Amino acid sequence: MKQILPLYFIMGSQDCKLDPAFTLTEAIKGGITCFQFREKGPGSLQGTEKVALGRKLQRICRESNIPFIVNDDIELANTLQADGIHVGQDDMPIEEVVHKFVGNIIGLSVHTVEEAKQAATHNIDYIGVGPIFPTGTKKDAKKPVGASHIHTIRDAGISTPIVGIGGITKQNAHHVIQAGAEGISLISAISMSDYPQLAAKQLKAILTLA
Ligand SMILES: Cc1ncsc1CCOP(=O)(O)O
Ligand SMILES: C=C1C=NC(C)=NC1=N
Ligand SMILES: [Mg+2]
Repeated sequence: MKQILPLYFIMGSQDCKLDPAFTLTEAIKGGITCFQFREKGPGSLQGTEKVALGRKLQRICRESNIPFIVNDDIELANTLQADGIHVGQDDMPIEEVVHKFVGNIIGLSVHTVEEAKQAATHNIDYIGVGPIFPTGTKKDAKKPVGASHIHTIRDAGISTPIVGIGGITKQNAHHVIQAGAEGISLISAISMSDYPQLAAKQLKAILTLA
Protein backbone atom coordinates (compact mmCIF):
# COMPACT_ATOMS: atom_id res chain seq x y z
CA MET A 1 0.00 0.00 0.00
CA LYS A 2 2.91 2.32 0.77
CA GLN A 3 3.83 2.48 -2.91
CA ILE A 4 0.23 2.84 -4.08
CA LEU A 5 -1.37 5.44 -1.81
CA PRO A 6 0.87 8.56 -1.94
CA LEU A 7 -0.71 10.33 -4.94
CA TYR A 8 -4.07 8.67 -5.66
CA PHE A 9 -5.82 10.36 -8.63
CA ILE A 10 -9.59 9.89 -9.00
CA MET A 11 -11.51 10.93 -12.10
CA GLY A 12 -14.55 10.40 -14.30
CA SER A 13 -15.33 12.14 -17.60
CA GLN A 14 -17.67 14.45 -15.69
CA ASP A 15 -14.71 15.87 -13.72
CA CYS A 16 -12.47 16.40 -16.68
CA LYS A 17 -11.54 19.72 -18.32
CA LEU A 18 -9.56 18.09 -21.13
CA ASP A 19 -9.90 14.64 -22.70
CA PRO A 20 -9.92 12.00 -19.88
CA ALA A 21 -7.39 9.74 -21.64
CA PHE A 22 -5.04 12.68 -22.19
CA THR A 23 -5.41 13.89 -18.59
CA LEU A 24 -4.75 10.41 -17.19
CA THR A 25 -1.73 9.88 -19.44
CA GLU A 26 -0.30 13.24 -18.35
CA ALA A 27 -1.09 12.59 -14.67
CA ILE A 28 0.81 9.29 -14.87
CA LYS A 29 3.81 11.10 -16.40
CA GLY A 30 3.53 13.58 -13.51
CA GLY A 31 3.89 10.78 -10.96
CA ILE A 32 0.47 9.61 -9.71
CA THR A 33 0.76 6.27 -7.90
CA CYS A 34 -2.83 5.03 -8.25
CA PHE A 35 -5.93 5.76 -10.36
CA GLN A 36 -9.61 5.38 -9.52
CA PHE A 37 -12.22 5.42 -12.28
CA ARG A 38 -15.21 7.21 -10.71
CA GLU A 39 -17.79 7.75 -13.46
CA LYS A 40 -20.62 9.09 -11.34
CA GLY A 41 -23.05 12.00 -10.88
CA PRO A 42 -24.30 14.70 -13.25
CA GLY A 43 -22.87 14.40 -16.77
CA SER A 44 -21.30 10.98 -16.22
CA LEU A 45 -21.46 8.20 -18.79
CA GLN A 46 -23.68 5.15 -18.34
CA GLY A 47 -23.85 1.59 -19.68
CA THR A 48 -21.62 0.61 -22.60
CA GLU A 49 -20.05 4.09 -22.89
CA LYS A 50 -19.00 3.88 -19.22
CA VAL A 51 -17.50 0.41 -19.73
CA ALA A 52 -15.69 1.54 -22.89
CA LEU A 53 -14.12 4.55 -21.14
CA GLY A 54 -13.19 2.32 -18.19
CA ARG A 55 -11.44 -0.13 -20.50
CA LYS A 56 -9.61 2.71 -22.26
CA LEU A 57 -8.35 4.23 -18.99
CA GLN A 58 -7.47 0.79 -17.60
CA ARG A 59 -5.27 0.15 -20.65
CA ILE A 60 -3.43 3.43 -20.02
CA CYS A 61 -2.83 2.44 -16.38
CA ARG A 62 -1.69 -1.05 -17.33
CA GLU A 63 0.93 0.34 -19.74
CA SER A 64 2.53 2.18 -16.82
CA ASN A 65 1.88 -0.40 -14.11
CA ILE A 66 -0.44 1.96 -12.22
CA PRO A 67 -3.17 0.25 -10.14
CA PHE A 68 -6.63 0.70 -11.68
CA ILE A 69 -9.43 0.97 -9.12
CA VAL A 70 -13.17 1.20 -9.82
CA ASN A 71 -15.52 3.26 -7.65
CA ASP A 72 -18.73 1.66 -6.29
CA ASP A 73 -19.63 -0.52 -9.28
CA ILE A 74 -18.65 -4.13 -8.43
CA GLU A 75 -20.02 -5.55 -11.68
CA LEU A 76 -17.83 -3.13 -13.64
CA ALA A 77 -14.85 -3.85 -11.36
CA ASN A 78 -15.20 -7.62 -11.93
CA THR A 79 -15.96 -7.24 -15.67
CA LEU A 80 -12.79 -5.18 -16.15
CA GLN A 81 -10.83 -7.38 -13.71
CA ALA A 82 -9.82 -4.15 -11.98
CA ASP A 83 -6.94 -4.19 -9.49
CA GLY A 84 -9.24 -2.73 -6.85
CA ILE A 85 -12.62 -1.43 -5.83
CA HIS A 86 -13.57 1.53 -3.65
CA VAL A 87 -16.94 1.59 -1.89
CA GLY A 88 -18.79 4.08 0.25
CA GLN A 89 -20.55 3.55 3.57
CA ASP A 90 -23.95 3.27 1.84
CA ASP A 91 -22.80 1.09 -1.05
CA MET A 92 -22.64 -2.71 -0.97
CA PRO A 93 -21.79 -3.96 2.58
CA ILE A 94 -18.04 -4.48 2.87
CA GLU A 95 -18.44 -8.18 3.83
CA GLU A 96 -20.25 -8.70 0.50
CA VAL A 97 -17.58 -6.75 -1.43
CA VAL A 98 -14.80 -8.83 0.15
CA HIS A 99 -16.72 -11.95 -0.89
CA LYS A 100 -17.73 -10.86 -4.42
CA PHE A 101 -14.82 -8.79 -5.70
CA VAL A 102 -12.24 -10.87 -7.56
CA GLY A 103 -9.44 -8.28 -7.48
CA ASN A 104 -7.19 -7.60 -4.50
CA ILE A 105 -7.39 -3.96 -3.38
CA ILE A 106 -10.46 -2.96 -1.35
CA GLY A 107 -10.93 0.61 -0.13
CA LEU A 108 -13.72 2.13 1.95
CA SER A 109 -14.89 5.72 2.44
CA VAL A 110 -14.80 6.80 6.07
CA HIS A 111 -16.05 9.99 7.73
CA THR A 112 -16.27 9.32 11.49
CA VAL A 113 -13.85 7.66 13.93
CA GLU A 114 -16.56 5.06 14.53
CA GLU A 115 -16.63 4.19 10.83
CA ALA A 116 -12.83 3.95 10.89
CA LYS A 117 -13.04 1.53 13.87
CA GLN A 118 -15.63 -0.55 11.99
CA ALA A 119 -13.42 -0.60 8.89
CA ALA A 120 -10.47 -1.90 10.92
CA THR A 121 -12.48 -5.06 11.75
CA HIS A 122 -12.58 -6.03 8.06
CA ASN A 123 -9.77 -6.98 5.72
CA ILE A 124 -9.65 -3.58 4.03
CA ASP A 125 -6.51 -2.29 2.34
CA TYR A 126 -7.09 1.43 2.94
CA ILE A 127 -9.71 3.94 4.05
CA GLY A 128 -10.46 7.21 2.27
CA VAL A 129 -11.01 9.75 5.04
CA GLY A 130 -12.88 12.94 4.29
CA PRO A 131 -13.94 15.33 3.11
CA ILE A 132 -10.87 16.94 4.68
CA PHE A 133 -11.48 20.36 3.17
CA PRO A 134 -14.55 21.88 1.44
CA THR A 135 -15.12 20.40 -2.01
CA GLY A 136 -17.38 21.29 -4.90
CA THR A 137 -16.71 18.04 -6.74
CA LYS A 138 -18.93 15.68 -4.77
CA LYS A 139 -22.39 17.24 -4.56
CA ASP A 140 -23.46 15.29 -1.46
CA ALA A 141 -20.16 15.51 0.43
CA LYS A 142 -20.48 15.54 4.22
CA LYS A 143 -19.16 18.33 6.48
CA PRO A 144 -15.37 18.84 6.11
CA VAL A 145 -13.52 17.22 9.04
CA GLY A 146 -10.13 18.97 8.72
CA ALA A 147 -6.72 17.28 8.56
CA SER A 148 -6.65 16.90 12.36
CA HIS A 149 -9.39 14.25 12.04
CA ILE A 150 -6.76 11.91 10.57
CA HIS A 151 -4.68 12.50 13.70
CA THR A 152 -7.74 11.68 15.83
CA ILE A 153 -8.22 8.41 13.97
CA ARG A 154 -4.57 7.53 14.48
CA ASP A 155 -4.87 8.47 18.19
CA ALA A 156 -7.77 6.00 18.42
CA GLY A 157 -5.18 3.31 17.62
CA ILE A 158 -6.36 2.69 14.07
CA SER A 159 -3.41 1.74 11.85
CA THR A 160 -5.33 1.06 8.60
CA PRO A 161 -3.59 2.87 5.71
CA ILE A 162 -5.30 6.24 5.09
CA VAL A 163 -5.68 8.55 2.12
CA GLY A 164 -7.20 11.93 2.79
CA ILE A 165 -9.78 13.17 0.31
CA GLY A 166 -11.76 16.33 -0.33
CA GLY A 167 -10.61 19.73 -1.53
CA ILE A 168 -6.94 18.73 -1.50
CA THR A 169 -4.63 21.06 -3.45
CA LYS A 170 -0.91 21.79 -3.61
CA GLN A 171 -1.56 24.54 -1.02
CA ASN A 172 -2.98 22.24 1.68
CA ALA A 173 -1.74 18.72 0.82
CA HIS A 174 1.10 18.85 3.39
CA HIS A 175 -1.40 19.15 6.29
CA VAL A 176 -2.88 15.77 5.29
CA ILE A 177 0.48 13.98 5.30
CA GLN A 178 1.64 15.68 8.50
CA ALA A 179 -1.60 14.49 10.18
CA GLY A 180 -0.57 10.87 9.54
CA ALA A 181 -2.08 9.86 6.18
CA GLU A 182 -0.14 7.55 3.81
CA GLY A 183 -1.30 9.63 0.85
CA ILE A 184 -3.67 12.11 -0.69
CA SER A 185 -6.50 11.33 -3.11
CA LEU A 186 -8.01 14.02 -5.26
CA ILE A 187 -10.00 14.85 -8.35
CA SER A 188 -10.12 18.50 -9.48
CA ALA A 189 -6.58 19.56 -8.55
CA ILE A 190 -5.50 17.44 -11.52
CA SER A 191 -8.70 16.79 -13.55
CA MET A 192 -9.52 20.49 -13.92
CA SER A 193 -5.96 21.51 -14.72
CA ASP A 194 -4.84 22.70 -18.17
CA TYR A 195 -1.48 21.09 -17.31
CA PRO A 196 -2.26 17.80 -15.52
CA GLN A 197 1.36 16.58 -15.71
CA LEU A 198 2.61 19.75 -13.97
CA ALA A 199 -0.22 19.57 -11.41
CA ALA A 200 0.71 15.98 -10.56
CA LYS A 201 4.44 16.81 -10.43
CA GLN A 202 3.87 19.70 -8.02
CA LEU A 203 1.68 17.57 -5.73
CA LYS A 204 4.25 14.75 -5.81
CA ALA A 205 7.04 17.18 -4.87
CA ILE A 206 5.03 18.43 -1.89
CA LEU A 207 4.54 14.85 -0.66
CA THR A 208 8.29 14.29 -0.61
CA LEU A 209 8.77 17.51 1.40
CA ALA A 210 5.89 16.95 3.85
C1 LIG B 1 -15.15 11.58 -3.95
C2 LIG B 1 -15.07 12.44 -2.75
N1 LIG B 1 -15.29 11.96 -1.49
C3 LIG B 1 -15.20 12.86 -0.51
S1 LIG B 1 -14.83 14.41 -1.18
C4 LIG B 1 -14.79 13.81 -2.79
C5 LIG B 1 -14.50 14.67 -3.96
C6 LIG B 1 -13.05 15.04 -4.04
O1 LIG B 1 -12.86 15.88 -5.16
P1 LIG B 1 -11.80 17.07 -5.11
O2 LIG B 1 -10.44 16.46 -4.95
O3 LIG B 1 -11.97 17.76 -6.46
O4 LIG B 1 -12.20 17.94 -3.96
C1 LIG C 1 -15.37 8.75 -1.71
C2 LIG C 1 -14.08 8.33 -1.80
C3 LIG C 1 -13.18 8.40 -0.71
N1 LIG C 1 -11.91 7.99 -0.83
C4 LIG C 1 -11.46 7.49 -2.02
C5 LIG C 1 -10.04 7.04 -2.11
N2 LIG C 1 -12.26 7.38 -3.09
C6 LIG C 1 -13.55 7.78 -3.06
N3 LIG C 1 -14.29 7.66 -4.08
MG1 LIG D 1 -19.79 5.43 -3.14
